[in-house]
Amino acid sequence: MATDTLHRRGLMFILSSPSGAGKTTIARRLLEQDKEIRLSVSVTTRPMRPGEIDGKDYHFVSQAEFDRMVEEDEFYEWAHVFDHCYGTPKSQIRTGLKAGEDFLFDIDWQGTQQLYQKDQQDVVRVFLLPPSIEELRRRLNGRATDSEVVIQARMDRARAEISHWDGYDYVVVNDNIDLCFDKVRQILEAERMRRQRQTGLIGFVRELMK
Ligand SMILES: Nc1ncnc2c1ncn2[C@@H]1O[C@H](COP(=O)(O)OP(=O)(O)OP(=O)(O)O)[C@@H](O)[C@H]1O
Ligand SMILES: Nc1nc2c(ncn2[C@@H]2O[C@H](COP(=O)(O)O)[C@@H](O)[C@H]2O)c(=O)[nH]1
Repeated sequence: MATDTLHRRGLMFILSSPSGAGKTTIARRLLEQDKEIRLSVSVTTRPMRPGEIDGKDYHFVSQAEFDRMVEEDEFYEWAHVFDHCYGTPKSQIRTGLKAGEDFLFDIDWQGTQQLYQKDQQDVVRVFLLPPSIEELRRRLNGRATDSEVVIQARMDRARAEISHWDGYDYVVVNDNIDLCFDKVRQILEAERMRRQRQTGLIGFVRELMK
């Protein structure tokens, strides 16, 4: 029996979607209700939105600082998204994953691919779809955090983002927020029940088989 199955391995639980489909909303609710999962706080060069907190929602940095971090290989993955740079810093998750902690990633498909290539066994990829393109625009407008130019750029990119839907393990339509949240939570719970995620399972099974 492989020795690594004796230790619980942390999950890398990824939520992706076209911009505005609702992944941040679902992620926040999950983090509130599930104390066993932590957010991987990304680094970004985009300006802070009203209500966002530096260090909690993102680490907001200058382009020069982001470039330095790339140069010094401080990212698990990073990508250009909507004219800005976004990246997952290695520092916070490296130790946590080793210790068996679960991490939530709100990242795009480019980041998802990079994480999956590095660690297929521990990555769970969930993609959220909006119920319609019209509703996606309504949500971006309703959020009222971005200019019309920024919203249009995100809408222009939505179809391209959606085209990556088949690169995910699970796809959930975010129509009703409560139903969508329940489904995402069920996926997380089911993935936690996998053999290699359960601390002490092997010992327990051995006892049963004595
Ligand atoms: N099921 C839903 N029904 C109605 N409104 C929703 C639903 N889910 C999210 N919203 C609203 O849609 C807006 C966009 O949601 P959110 O910011 O979570 O999207 P996002 O996918 O994280 O976008 P981005 O990629 O730009 O960060 C928010 O105002 C949010 O309250
Ligand atoms: N590849 C990565 N993508 C990321 C990361 N952090 C966020 N994102 C994605 O960027 C867009 C835009 O986000 P917004 O907060 O400006 O609306 C969205 O799809 C995020 O999921 C990251 O570290 N790496």
